[in-house]
Amino acid sequence: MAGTKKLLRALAGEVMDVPPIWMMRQAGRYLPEYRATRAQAGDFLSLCYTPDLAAEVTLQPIRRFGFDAAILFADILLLPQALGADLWFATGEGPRLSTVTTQADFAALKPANAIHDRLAPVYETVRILSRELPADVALIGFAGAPWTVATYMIAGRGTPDQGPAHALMAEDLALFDALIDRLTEATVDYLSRQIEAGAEAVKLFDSWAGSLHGEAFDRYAVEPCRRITQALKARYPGIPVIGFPREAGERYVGFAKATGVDCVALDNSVDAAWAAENVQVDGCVQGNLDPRHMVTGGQVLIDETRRVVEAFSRGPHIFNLGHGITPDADPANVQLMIDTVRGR
Ligand SMILES: Cc1c2[nH]c(c1CCC(=O)O)Cc1[nH]c(c(CCC(=O)O)c1C)Cc1[nH]c(c(CCC(=O)O)c1C)Cc1[nH]c(c(C)c1CCC(=O)O)C2
Repeated sequence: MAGTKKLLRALAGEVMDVPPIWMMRQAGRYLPEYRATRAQAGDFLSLCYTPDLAAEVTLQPIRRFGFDAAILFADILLLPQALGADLWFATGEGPRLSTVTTQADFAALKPANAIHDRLAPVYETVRILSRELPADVALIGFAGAPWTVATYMIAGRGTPDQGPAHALMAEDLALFDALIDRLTEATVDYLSRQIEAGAEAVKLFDSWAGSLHGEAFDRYAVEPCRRITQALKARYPGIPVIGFPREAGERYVGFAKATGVDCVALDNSVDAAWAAENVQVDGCVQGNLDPRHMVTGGQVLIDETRRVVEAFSRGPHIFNLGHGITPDADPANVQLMIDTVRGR
């Protein structure tokens, strides 16, 4: 059923001599062709909502590097916008949103099933990609995990420690839980439409899972991911799900079993040899080269790439960075990483 696409074979548990490879934020500002298309779109959100241009930037890194997978070009914050939050990107400062901190703010949000008009251009991007991608390249859809998306909705911006979200959890647990439930439900609907439009695997980005500890990790990182995975697999049997509880540390252990995801994406703070022994035992893992090597390059990049490939070589593995590539990266270093993984 996984066919011949390497990414889908790895997600189905196959061990390969050369792992499939793609890169988080592979369509991004480090590429001159991305910057040109973004300028054509005018701004980041217009790029996300213009299907032809969003498909174009998704395809750019495939053409340039021949990655084994493409990830839909969109953003995790489009979902809160579709639920009714205001969203804008302050140049050089990252995202800004209207906040959800009171019952009245929550009551103003739309129901989960009312998101699709706003998100229709995203589904159209997926349809274009599923027609235009080379036959051996898999298409990954994605969404933010409920906790991570909630941290942005509560604070109205990115925060170093997710303080406002932790504060709301402490002050009004019913409201916090209602927001997580709404996001969980909306994420199932959003990813379902991506799958129907042609996404062949989906990834849940829980970028701020690392600030959840103890029971809170179970309740807000594990449980929403488990619910979303279970609902998707009930609707689309066999759809592979990648979970990315970034900076989960020791909580990566058992995450796949507890949630039902097919693959756990590892950030670069965990040692690959440790993760092979403790996480890959349960199935496919993705990761986890430090993105800074895409800036610094050289023999260290080659050595570290080989170390990651070797550490995960005895189980199913998708080669990737431990987090997104940064705008100051050198595309030549990306090529060097790919050549090293593919043994050239
Ligand atoms: C937290 C988060 C966001 N967005 C995302 C996350 C989770 C992953 C992570 O931890 O990085 C996920 C995301 N964002 C983007 C994608 C597209 C697919 C990909 O190439 O990986 C994906 C999967 C495009 C983007 N999303 C954004 C850009 C840069 C926008 C630009 O072109 O100016 C891209 C290519 C903007 C964005 N979007 C977000 C932030 C905080 C920012 C600003 C930071 C920055 O500028 O890099 C929210």
